[in-house]
Amino acid sequence: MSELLHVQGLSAAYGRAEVLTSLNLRLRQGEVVTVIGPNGAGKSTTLNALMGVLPSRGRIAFKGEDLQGLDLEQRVMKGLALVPEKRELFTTMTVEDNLVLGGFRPMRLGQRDWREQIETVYELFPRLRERRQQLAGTLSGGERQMLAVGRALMGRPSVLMLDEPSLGLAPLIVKDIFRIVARLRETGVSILLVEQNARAALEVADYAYVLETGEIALEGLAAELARDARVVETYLGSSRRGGADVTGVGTAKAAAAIAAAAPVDAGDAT
Ligand SMILES: Nc1ncnc2c1ncn2[C@@H]1O[C@H](COP(=O)(O)OP(=O)(O)OP(=O)(O)O)[C@@H](O)[C@H]1O
Repeated sequence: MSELLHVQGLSAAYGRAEVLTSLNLRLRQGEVVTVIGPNGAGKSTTLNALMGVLPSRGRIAFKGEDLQGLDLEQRVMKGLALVPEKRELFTTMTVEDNLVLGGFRPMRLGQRDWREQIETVYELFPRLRERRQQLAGTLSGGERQMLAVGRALMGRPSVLMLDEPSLGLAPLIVKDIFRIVARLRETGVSILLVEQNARAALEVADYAYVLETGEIALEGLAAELARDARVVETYLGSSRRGGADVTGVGTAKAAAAIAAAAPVDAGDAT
């Protein structure tokens, strides 16, 4: 498998407070890689640094080319896409218009191209096709997440970054979302999945990193980490709770993340 993303020594700070310290991470073609960890560990910050919405130090190589120095839009054009935690849909627009906007800038799609791409998204998410004329603001939580992912796919990314796709969704819908992640991988897109729902993330991922206070505390094959005593104790908890982190709700979010998720940028980023 060829290497898509190779991150070395990535550090980022908010003011003088360092939030990411010398993080190393790899994502290969066709893989699902997850970053799990507690609230405030720096998971969203990592994605924002990779997308270029937060300045960072270190090397971010994408298909061998260093992305440092490129802005968000340039990184999107290279083939990165982010589905931000807050989804950030255009709520007063229809499902289809959200998709059109998702494809408009990243790909500079001609009408024929975006039609084709919308068809691809509708094949993945038949629910979105049924609701194509419905306003995004009236969708259910799970449907919104599908639309956010669909919009990101409109740019035909090579790497799709998902920031806590399960957040705020009911358990059954969470299962759907993770099934979708597994199906997306079959379409050839490589996925970097940030999750507090460690159990579900480790089930779907090939490889996993455990991020704690801005540093990689553990890494390994997801199946092996899922059996690691420390991971089990800290992140998987008792089966009764369905995973200690399922209930975790995001805490402070980066102002940068919010800025990145603002509709105008979300259209770019996704
Ligand atoms: N704009 C900001 N200014 C200062 N500190 C920030 C800012 N945004 C985030 N932080 C801090 O940076 C750290 C990492 O935050 P981040 O949102 O990346 O964590 P996370 O792992 O994604 O957490 P969660 O699971 O709660 O979403 C936290 O301590 C957070 O309080």
